[in-house]
Amino acid sequence: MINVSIIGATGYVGVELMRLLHEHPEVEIKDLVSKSSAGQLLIDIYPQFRGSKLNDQKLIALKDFKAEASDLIFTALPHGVSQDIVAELYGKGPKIIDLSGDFRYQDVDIYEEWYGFEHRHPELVKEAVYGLVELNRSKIKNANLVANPGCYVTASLLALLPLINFKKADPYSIIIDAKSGVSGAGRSLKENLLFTETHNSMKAYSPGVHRHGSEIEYILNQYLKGSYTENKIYDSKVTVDSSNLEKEKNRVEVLFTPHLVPIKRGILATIYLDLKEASSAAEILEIYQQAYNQEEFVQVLADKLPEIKNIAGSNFAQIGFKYDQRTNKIIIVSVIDNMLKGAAGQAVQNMNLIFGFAENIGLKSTALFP
Ligand SMILES: NC(=O)C1=CN([C@@H]2O[C@H](COP(=O)(O)OP(=O)(O)OC[C@H]3O[C@@H](n4cnc5c(N)ncnc54)[C@H](OP(=O)(O)O)[C@@H]3O)[C@@H](O)[C@H]2O)C=CC1
Ligand SMILES: CC(=O)N[C@@H](CCC(=O)OP(=O)(O)O)C(=O)O
Repeated sequence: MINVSIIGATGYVGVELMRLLHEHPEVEIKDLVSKSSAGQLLIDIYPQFRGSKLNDQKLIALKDFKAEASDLIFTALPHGVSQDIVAELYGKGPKIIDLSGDFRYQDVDIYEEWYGFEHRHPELVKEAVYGLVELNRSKIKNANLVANPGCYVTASLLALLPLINFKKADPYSIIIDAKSGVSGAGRSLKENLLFTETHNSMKAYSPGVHRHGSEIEYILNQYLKGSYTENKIYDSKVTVDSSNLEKEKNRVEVLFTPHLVPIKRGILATIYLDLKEASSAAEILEIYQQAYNQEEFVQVLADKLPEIKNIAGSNFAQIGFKYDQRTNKIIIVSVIDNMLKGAAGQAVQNMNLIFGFAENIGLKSTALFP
């Protein structure tokens, strides 16, 4: 058994972590740290935990939190806020899995450019291991600080990584059109997230300038530069044709536009990728199957396109595609639950890896359907 604490406990990711962890057979929930609700009973804020192991659990303030008593801390805080709290806790003993964007870039300059403020703990950035399990499993196992990936980023990278090494793919052609449920924006009060503003409507936002576009591009380029070579799952028999790539430039560019859709949870990313020469659906399917046939949480659909209703409430990602012979493009569709594979589920998968538990413990639920 390990002792696990959550900081930022009453946010959407915090409550999803509690839901997964209070049933996890290897976990004892130690402290739930909250800025807004310290001193209150958890069940007064989230009555769904009535009658559970957390029935009598009180939320506590950060000043009363003894980090040393935990083996692992999840920080589920807004970016910018998280980095200072992680810096305060790092080195006190527990491993840390940070759900924010603060430690996802090894290059502080890129973080500062996209997040618009200074990183106050650049020394810690070097300690952080990017927490996309399917990409970085061996490094995560020994990490003291894991940077859990962004939700749109997880859906996009799982779809793109197997194809990015495909010598027929044009890495400058990637267009990602992604849709997210409203829980992706968190629980804080914002006028544009009110029911009346979001229900029965859809909108695009931040086209080309959303920070997750930069995270997708950054990780794909890091991958092509060899940062993740210890993990072979994406190195299929095809290899990148580096002769066509400009050395000084990023090898991959993506155009990313997110959309807000009137559902509570789930992300669907539709991704367009040009090919430089003709391929076939069978060749592309083989690449995906090679990448994911050992992966429990990534399911490749051979002859269907995935839908959010089939993964919402679960830690599964589903990927389908169509090879369009006429235009020589691949259209890939990738779905995840933003709160699970996109956040809390992935974080628990990381925890399982670090502590040597089976990767799927606490994560076996199928989708909530209907
Ligand atoms: N929602 C999603 O689908 C995903 C979210 N993430 C990331 O995970 C982190 C948590 O997200 P989410 O739970 O959705 O966000 P919420 O806004 O729902 O929760 C964040 C929580 O952080 C705590 N907090 C502590 N200090 C502050 C502060 N100064 N300002 C605001 N909140 C503070 C609050 O909880 P308390 O008062 O209890 O301390 C708050 O509820 C974020 O970095 C987010 O970007 C990543 C992937 C997906
Ligand atoms: C629908 C919605 O608003 N989604 C959020 C997702 C951001 C998020 O969760 O941010 P990190 O994963 O980088 O921490 C947004 O677009 O800002």
